[in-house]
Amino acid sequence: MSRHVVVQHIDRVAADVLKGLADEGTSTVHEADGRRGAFTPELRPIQSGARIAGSAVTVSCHPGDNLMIHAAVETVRPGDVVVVTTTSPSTDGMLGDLLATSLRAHGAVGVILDAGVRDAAELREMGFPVWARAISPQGTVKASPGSVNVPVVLCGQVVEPGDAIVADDDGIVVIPFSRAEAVVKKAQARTANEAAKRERLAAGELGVDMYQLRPLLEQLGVEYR
Ligand SMILES: O=C([O-])CC(=O)C(=O)O
Ligand SMILES: [Mg+2]
Repeated sequence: MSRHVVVQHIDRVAADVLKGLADEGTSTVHEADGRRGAFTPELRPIQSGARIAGSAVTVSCHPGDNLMIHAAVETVRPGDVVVVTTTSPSTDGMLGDLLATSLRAHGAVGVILDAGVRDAAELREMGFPVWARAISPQGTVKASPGSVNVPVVLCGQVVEPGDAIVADDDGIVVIPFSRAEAVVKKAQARTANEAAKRERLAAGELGVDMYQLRPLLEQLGVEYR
């Protein structure tokens, strides 16, 4: 068996579940999944205000080589998020507006790139959201093999093909395929609960009272003077 594979068919999270996750956003979804799934924050959005969720199409590339992103395009289905890693650290500009145009033509809603991105202005103008480690004009080649739709590890998380990826201004969260539906329900309940808290805080109620933290402060030996 080859070390390098393109897996053409993956199971995907249902569209209504993905929409629910996108509506809730990364921080709420992460809390709702027991504070799991958050990527370490080295990957930043190149735009402001984008909030997406999609099933992961994963791509493992040789550093400085975007061949496998091209190979991944035909596996993309509408609503997918393309998650790209390199087999050793790289900040080269592996993706720009041309590849984004190609991915979008096949339905990708955004890219998570543990490497560099370029054509940042054009990508923002296109409204195609990207989260990346760096913005860099450094070009890449198309020469080395890699894999599409294999498990990848990036920013402290394992991403299996078809897992739900949520990304927004706060960062990126992965929810395993098997938990996505349950997590969206928990996230929605959390948001409903936050609405009531927000109202009380807006009215001036103190967190130390609302969360009944005064006994804890006392127990911890915090003195009021
Ligand atoms: O073509 C490349 O290698 C990356 C790029 O700039 C683009 O996708 O527009
Ligand atoms: Mg370009």
